[in-house]
Parts: sequence; C-alpha cells; structure tokens
Amino acid sequence: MPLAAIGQIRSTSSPTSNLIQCLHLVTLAFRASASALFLPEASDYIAPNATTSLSICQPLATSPFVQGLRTAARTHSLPICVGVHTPSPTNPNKVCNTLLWINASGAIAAQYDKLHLFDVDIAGGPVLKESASVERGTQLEDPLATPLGKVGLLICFDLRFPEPSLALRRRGAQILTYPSAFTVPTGRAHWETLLRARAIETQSYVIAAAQCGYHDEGKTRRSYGHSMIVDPWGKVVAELGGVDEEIEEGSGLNEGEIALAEIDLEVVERVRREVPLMRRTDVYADVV
Ligand SMILES: O=C(O)CNC(=O)[C@H](CS)NC(=O)CCC(=O)C(=O)O
Repeated sequence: MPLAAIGQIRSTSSPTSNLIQCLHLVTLAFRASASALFLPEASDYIAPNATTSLSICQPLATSPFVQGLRTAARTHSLPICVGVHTPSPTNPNKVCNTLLWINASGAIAAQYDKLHLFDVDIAGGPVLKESASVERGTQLEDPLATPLGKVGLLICFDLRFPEPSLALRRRGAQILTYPSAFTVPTGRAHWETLLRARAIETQSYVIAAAQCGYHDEGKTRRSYGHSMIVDPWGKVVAELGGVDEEIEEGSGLNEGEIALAEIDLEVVERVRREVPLMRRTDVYADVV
C-alpha cells in the first residue's frame, strides 16, 4: 500500500532557510518509503508585506528553491507537491499563489494557481489582504495521475468552497490536496471540520500539509499547523501538532516533522459504492 507523507514547516521570508527545512523533510519521507511528500502552501517564503513578496518571487526556471526541490525529487525518486509563489503572467505587480507537482524525475508535471484569495478583516483577529500581492488563478487543473492515485490540486482558502472539490471529484479525483497556512483563530474554529467535510462529501482522501508557528521575528503572523490526512470516510488517519491553547510556542508543534498514512484506493471505491451520492441536478445546478 503506498504511503503519503505530509510535512510541516514554518516558512520565513528566507527561501534559502525554507529550502533547508523542506530538504530535511524530503530525507525523512524518503527514509520512510513514502510514495509522495506533500509540503505546505507558500513553502518557498512567507513575506511580511506585498512589496517584499514581489521582490522575493522568482520565475520557476530560475528559483533556487524550486530547482533545489526538483533535484531532491529526482535524487530520491520521490514526487513532491509544494506551494510556491510565481510571477503573475498578466500583472507585473502581482504574484500567483501556485501549487506544483514535481514528479519522481524532477519534472514539474502540474501547476495550479489559487482561485480564491484570502481577504479578511476579523474583529480582534487577523486582517489579511492576499489580493494586495496575489493575482487569482483562472482555472482548475485536471486531476493528475500519481503513484498514490489521481490527485486534485487546490490551496488553503479554496477549502471553504465545496464547488471546486466536487468539480475535481467529477473529473476523476481520488485524492484532494489543500496545502495551507491557516490562521490560528480560523484554524481552531474551522480547519478540521472543513477538511473532514470535503473528504466526506467528495468521498476522497484529503491531504493537507500546513504551515505552523510564527513566520516573522516580530511575531505578527502565525499559522495554526495541524497538518492532516483524512480518509474518504472522514476519519483523520494522520496528524501533526499545532498551535493549541494549552501548548506553548516551541513545543508540540511538530515543525520539521512528517506524518504518514496509507492511501488505499479500495477504500475510495468501497465508500463510493456503499453510499451512492445520487445528485438531484434536475432540481439544483450541477458543478462543471
Ligand atoms: O501569504 C502567503 O504568502 C501565503 N498565503 C497564505 O498564507 C494565504 C493567504 S494570506 N492564507 C490563507 O489562505 C489562509 C486561509 C485561512 O486561514 C482561512 O480560510 O481561515
């Protein structure tokens, strides 16, 4: 049975040190005989503001972060799914929030740009305007064949929208991935519930690698952690630690660690067979 690995990191604005964190996880996943490693959204960097993000962002072909992971994937013959930033093809003042599938030969086999941007202003909570630096993607990518099964690519805040997950399921996905950097308050309130809901309603595995901890020395931006893998029945089958009320920063966060779960496509088929979800598209609109 193939194993999926999720890796948890704490990216800063230094792609060099973030690459070191990621390469460590590649080694762990390789030693554990994983068939693929899933890394969080924005693994290459988390910048303190839009100007800095734009100045750090590099094209795929010249990004040492991306080239470093491509080499590691090839050397270990290990596919890597990783969130990065890429220059926007349409707007010179914006980047795209991009998810890459790097295959076991080190080639970029698929690329998805985040569709939904996180612009929120929560009273007493985070104020974030992703659209200040990021240009929205314009399309879903067809699920891609991998050693684990057919993987549908989505990112973080996309998790709040059931439609793209159902659309990818319709197109054949058996696994959905949501690399993330959830905020702590929204993570506590919604993270596990949303991941399990997407797994249950699409009857697919959900694989979600997450950023965890403070991203800057000023401690202004912090991510929730709790990377997890959920099976098609909604059961959490792998989980890493996170920022919980009772845990002090620096302990129990599983930063720089991986967790593993078997991906059993027979479970996908069985759940879909046992609980057929026959839609009433004669009554409400179908997803496309
Ligand atoms: O800033 C970067 O470079 C990486 N991007 C992110 O961290 C994004 C946009 S700020 N974060 C989210 O989408 C969190 C969603 C979330 O927390 C929720 O839906 O509750």
